[in-house]
Parts: sequence; C-alpha cells; structure tokens
Amino acid sequence: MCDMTIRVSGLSVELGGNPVLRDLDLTVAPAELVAIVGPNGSGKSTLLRCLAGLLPATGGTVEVFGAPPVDEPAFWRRTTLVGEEPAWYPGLTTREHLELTHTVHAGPRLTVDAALELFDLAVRADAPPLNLSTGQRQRLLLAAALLRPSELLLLDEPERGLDSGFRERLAVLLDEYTAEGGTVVMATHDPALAARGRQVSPTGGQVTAAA
Ligand SMILES: Nc1ncnc2c1ncn2[C@@H]1O[C@H](COP(=O)(O)OP(=O)(O)OP(=O)(O)O)[C@@H](O)[C@H]1O
Repeated sequence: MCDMTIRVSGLSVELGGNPVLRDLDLTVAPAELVAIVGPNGSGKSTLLRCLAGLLPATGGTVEVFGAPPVDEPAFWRRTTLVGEEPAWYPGLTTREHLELTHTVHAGPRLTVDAALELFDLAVRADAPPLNLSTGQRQRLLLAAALLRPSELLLLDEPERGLDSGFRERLAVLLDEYTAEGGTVVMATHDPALAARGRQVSPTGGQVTAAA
C-alpha cells in the first residue's frame, strides 16, 4: 500500500562525475506542498528531474505513486511538470495553445476562458506566445499546467518572470490545488512562495516547518 505520493530514499545522483545529490531522503504526502529551497547549483532541478523520471539515480530509490517514475504517458497523465519553456506551436495563438490542452485532456480543471481570466491573459489571447512578455509566457505555462487535470505538480521556479502580485495569486492557486487533493513539489527562490509549504533542502534535511 502506498500512503505517500513520493518516497525518496538514499538518493544519490552524479552528473559529469560530480556528486550533486547525496543520500537524500524525502517523503511527500498526498495534498502536501513541498518547496525545495537552496542556493544556485544545490541540486533542486536535479531532484525534480529524478522525481519526473527524467534522470536516473546513481544510488537509492525514488517512488512516485508507489513505483519508480517513468517517462511514459501513464505517468504524465497523473503528473504535470513546469520547467524550461517549451517549444510553442508555430501559428497557434495563446488561446489556441490552451484550447489544445483543454481538448486533449479528459476532465480539464478550468475552461479556456476561465484560465485566460485567471492568468490575466485575456487581453493577449490572440497573440502567439512568442509575442508575449516573459512573465506573460510564464503565466501561459502555468495556465496550461493548472487547466489540465493532474495529481502531482512538479514546478521548477514557477515564480520566474512573475511580478509580485501574480506570485501571490500563484500561491493561492497552489493552495487551491492542494485543497483539491493534489500534491505540489516546487523548486523556488521566492521565500514567500516557499513559506506556503514544507521547505526542504536538496542537500538533505528540513529547512522549516510549514507555515
Ligand atoms: N548535465 C550536467 N552535467 C554536469 N553537471 C551538471 C549538469 N547539469 C547540472 N549540473 C550541475 O549539477 C549541480 C546542480 O544543478 P541544478 O540545476 O540541479 O541546481 P539548482 O539548485 O536547480 O540551481 P538553480 O538555483 O541555479 O536553478 C550544479 O552544480 C550544476 O552545475
């Protein structure tokens, strides 16, 4: 039986022959929000990539939903990863990108119009993503991530490019996601965002208790 969404035990990862993660333990319960915090290069993105099944461990075990994460459709139907900016579909507008997400996922959490409103993108709905500002493009990424249904959100610096007002709105949206039973693990450099959940360091150990 799996009572935890994530169980990491003794995880070690080497990249280019250098140890990045060493003997890391982490458990994340369903509906929990965990913030991975630490300085540049401390291994936050590396840990997220391991949780997403995109990077093999050098040692230890990683389990997500009770099994090692694998880069396969069944896993991605339950998990959403927001990290590097994707290649946008040429010729499709902001609205059409959201319509695509809405169409391909059964049981979307939001309508396209609601997502556009919630992420303050309605006024730029007919622009292609590459004509949006950096923060607007990040809002589009987050809109698509929260529009589609999922049980686990893996976010790498979701605050990237967002103004302070929108960072606060994101915090509320993530609280709503966990209130619905979803689990969030995010790497962040934003102290206020991190304080919304349990803070852990990729070098091991608890940073603070949840607020
Ligand atoms: N492909 C790679 N080959 C070798 N070393 C790598 C590789 N990718 C990352 N690293 C190194 O691994 C370490 C951890 O990188 P990672 O991106 O996980 O850090 P981070 O905590 O997410 O940093 P940041 O806050 O800057 O995003 C860094 O020292 C980085 O230089």
